[in-house]
Amino acid sequence: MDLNGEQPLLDVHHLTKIYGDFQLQDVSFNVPAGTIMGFIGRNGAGKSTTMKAIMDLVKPDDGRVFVLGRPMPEEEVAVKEQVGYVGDIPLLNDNWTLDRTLQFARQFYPNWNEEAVEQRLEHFAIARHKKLGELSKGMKMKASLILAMAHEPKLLLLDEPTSGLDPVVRTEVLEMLLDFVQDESRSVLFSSHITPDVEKIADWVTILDDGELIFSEDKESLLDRYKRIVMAGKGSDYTTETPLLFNCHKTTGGYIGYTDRFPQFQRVAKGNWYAERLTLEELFVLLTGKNAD
Ligand SMILES: Nc1ncnc2c1ncn2[C@@H]1O[C@H](COP(=O)(O)OP(=O)(O)OP(=O)(O)O)[C@@H](O)[C@H]1O
Repeated sequence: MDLNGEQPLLDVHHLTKIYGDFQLQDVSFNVPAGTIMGFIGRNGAGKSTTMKAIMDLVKPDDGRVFVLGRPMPEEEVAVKEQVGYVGDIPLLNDNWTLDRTLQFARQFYPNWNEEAVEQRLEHFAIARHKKLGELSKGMKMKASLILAMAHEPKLLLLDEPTSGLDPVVRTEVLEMLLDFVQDESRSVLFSSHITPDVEKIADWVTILDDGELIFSEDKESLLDRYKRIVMAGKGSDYTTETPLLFNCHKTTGGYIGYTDRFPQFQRVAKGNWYAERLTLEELFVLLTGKNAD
């Protein structure tokens, strides 16, 4: 990834973790400042393991993680002041009120912004006196995000923040993330198997499949590069062997194929054809042969 000399907020180098048959294999990617990175993969692809390894909640077998250039876990205290994490396993106590949870958390963070907490709670009409166990799933996720943002972190690491939420709450959560990166010194890495959510708000996309990194790339350049090519006419110049195309198949009127080098294809293509933009979901299925969920 070309960062124009700027330091990434998160730098994951050759991360490896082995659990029996599962291997997170040599995963490397960066999250630049001011971006939302969508982290896609099917259930069991290794997204949570990657995030936990970043937070040092699981010990990697190999690899290094740097947050704002600081190595983990050596500089864990300084790093965790800059990171807000919402994991897949709830770390909060359902018997505590939100108020007690906030009071408890604030003592660990010198940068705690009580005014921002108040504003966000008011905006989402979340009552401090409620026990966390009494909040709906959507309210609880919003409360978790408010908690994760309260110490003004530079980086949010969110494991499936929109999973299981209704469309209105999902949109509210996505808007919270967009709002967070209005300050371009901040970034978000969020995992999801809901590819439309990633397509909606992410600037960068990292795809993991069975523990292996497929790519980590700017979303728009990715969707400009990969296209579905529809070639019409019986006298088409194309065959299933046409260079620059893959997964070609015959249709009643010609051929359909895919290219990962659309600009080059455009330069050499002849005959009667047109290109279609893929959705992120279609691209994911094309590259992994599977649905995200
Ligand atoms: N503590 C553990 N002990 C043994 N195996 C584990 C452990 N944690 C995860 N795994 C295995 O590692 C693999 C990757 O799991 P992980 O939770 O990282 O995937 P994921 O992409 O986050 O999936 P999901 O979308 O279901 O959360 C799975 O095969 C899982 O069973």
